[in-house]
Amino acid sequence: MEEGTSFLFAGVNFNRKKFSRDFSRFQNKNIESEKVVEDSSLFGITESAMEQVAAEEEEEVQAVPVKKRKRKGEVSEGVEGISVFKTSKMAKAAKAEKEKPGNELSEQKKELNRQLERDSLLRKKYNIHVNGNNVPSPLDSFADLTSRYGCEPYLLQNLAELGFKEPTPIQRQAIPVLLSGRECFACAPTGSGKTLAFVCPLLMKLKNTSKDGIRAVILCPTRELAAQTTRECKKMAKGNKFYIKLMTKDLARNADFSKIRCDILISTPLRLRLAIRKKKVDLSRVEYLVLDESDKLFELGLLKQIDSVVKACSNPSIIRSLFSATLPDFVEELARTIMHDAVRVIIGRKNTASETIKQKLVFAGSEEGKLLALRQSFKESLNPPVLIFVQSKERAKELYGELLFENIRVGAIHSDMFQAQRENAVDDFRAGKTWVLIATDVIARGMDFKGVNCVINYDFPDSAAAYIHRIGRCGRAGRSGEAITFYTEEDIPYLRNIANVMSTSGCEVPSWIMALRKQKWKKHRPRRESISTQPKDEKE
Ligand SMILES: Nc1ncnc2c1ncn2[C@@H]1O[C@H](COP(=O)(O)OP(=O)(O)OP(=O)(O)O)[C@@H](O)[C@H]1O
Repeated sequence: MEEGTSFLFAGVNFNRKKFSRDFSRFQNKNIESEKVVEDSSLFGITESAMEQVAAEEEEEVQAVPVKKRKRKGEVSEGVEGISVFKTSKMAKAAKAEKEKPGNELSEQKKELNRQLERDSLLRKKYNIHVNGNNVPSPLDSFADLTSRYGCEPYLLQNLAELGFKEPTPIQRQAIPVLLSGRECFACAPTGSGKTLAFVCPLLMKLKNTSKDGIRAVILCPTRELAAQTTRECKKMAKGNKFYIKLMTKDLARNADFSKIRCDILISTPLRLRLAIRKKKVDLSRVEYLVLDESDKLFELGLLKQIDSVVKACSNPSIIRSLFSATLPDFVEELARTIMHDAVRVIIGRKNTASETIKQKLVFAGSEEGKLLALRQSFKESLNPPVLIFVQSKERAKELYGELLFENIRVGAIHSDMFQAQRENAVDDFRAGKTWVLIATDVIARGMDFKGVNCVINYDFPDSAAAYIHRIGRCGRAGRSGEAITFYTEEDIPYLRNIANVMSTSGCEVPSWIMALRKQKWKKHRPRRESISTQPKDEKE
């Protein structure tokens, strides 16, 4: 590939000779997109075009029902009745059968049929939907990791120690996909165990530590999430000497990775790009690249950084995977340009909220009304831990100031704080030292606060995806949770988008809201009056 062009949009980084058959299948389709890359400036398409696509995708996130898409060259192995028997596995079996002499109606074929039926039933039971060729069977239990993939005892022991008795639906399907050496797009609700779904196959495939340098990279959109993923990864690797490193600011700026043992590197895109630019990190041997919260990573602000990481991971047999609770089509389409023969795994419906969360919309009238409603609800029933989301760091500071003297143990986290302060805020909340944490969207994604009972959207979220991730901080791992969203007059045009998410996940929504016109929104962050109970004239 030519210097300077974007990896993400080029779609040419696979070995055309080796995969000539596959390539010819996609060739016609790719002519257009490759042309765009050659003609283009940034990443093959203009930023305004990207914004347009992103806006359209926002629309799609909340569309109900979710469109069923069938991609060219893909065979659905979903669970729609007998269609499962029309898969390519079956076609192959039928062909093999024809070629067999006489009456040897192969046990092999019968067994394959039985296996397909078992797969189909298991997928139906766990609401697993797949697209792709020859999708590996889902896991029946964690014991399958040993019987089918020779999993080492340390890993099963760690699962048991963590109290994980059964794989979650996403783990049932995504783990075998990655263990079979296939690339993967995975979309499953918040709190449904996606982290283990990519960490477990990484550890199994890498087997042991090696001196070959970095062999796996996990990218997360925020530092907090990267730190949390590193901790989870280390917990799972306990008992096997892997070198698992979190890319800190100091490492990104000063470390020479050729002198550091590191098997798995976990980083934000920004920090990894910094290290790549300094030429202190060699990613050419990376075998696994995971993009967690992938739709966030593919947003405009991070795209350039992702692009340079993808480019630096130049191993031609690299396995890439994308995980998120929200996976708009434009992300899949971008990602498809760099992925080969990927399997798509969707749990339940794409882009929906967890069904264990009770969701409520509350009209607060005005900014002052919000503060009164919040105080009232705390007075009536404060059920900590509670997370409150606001739309900006300024508003986080203001609300913190308002609640500080109310006999409530309150903390705040936003991007104006030093890293150590941010970590303390999260740790205090986790440890129960603070009951209420006021946050911006900096912790809306991926953060696993196990016991959060209630999420309050003090400020209306700026997109349906943001709503899904914010409220997904409660109701995790099968627990129940409550989400309350305040709205004012200026949010009403955007209510319908949230209402759709609510109704898809089984919550009741007033009919007048469902009758509102669907709004194509870009980021909805209106200017709001400052948060204060001081009368206006006193402020002046
Ligand atoms: N098999 C399992 N059985 C029980 N609990 C599990 C299992 N796998 C993961 N968990 C727990 O479920 C919780 C949520 O997992 P995780 O953080 O991976 O969710 P997620 O799907 O990545 O969520 P998000 O979309 O918000 O990032 C964690 O506390 C994790 O320890």
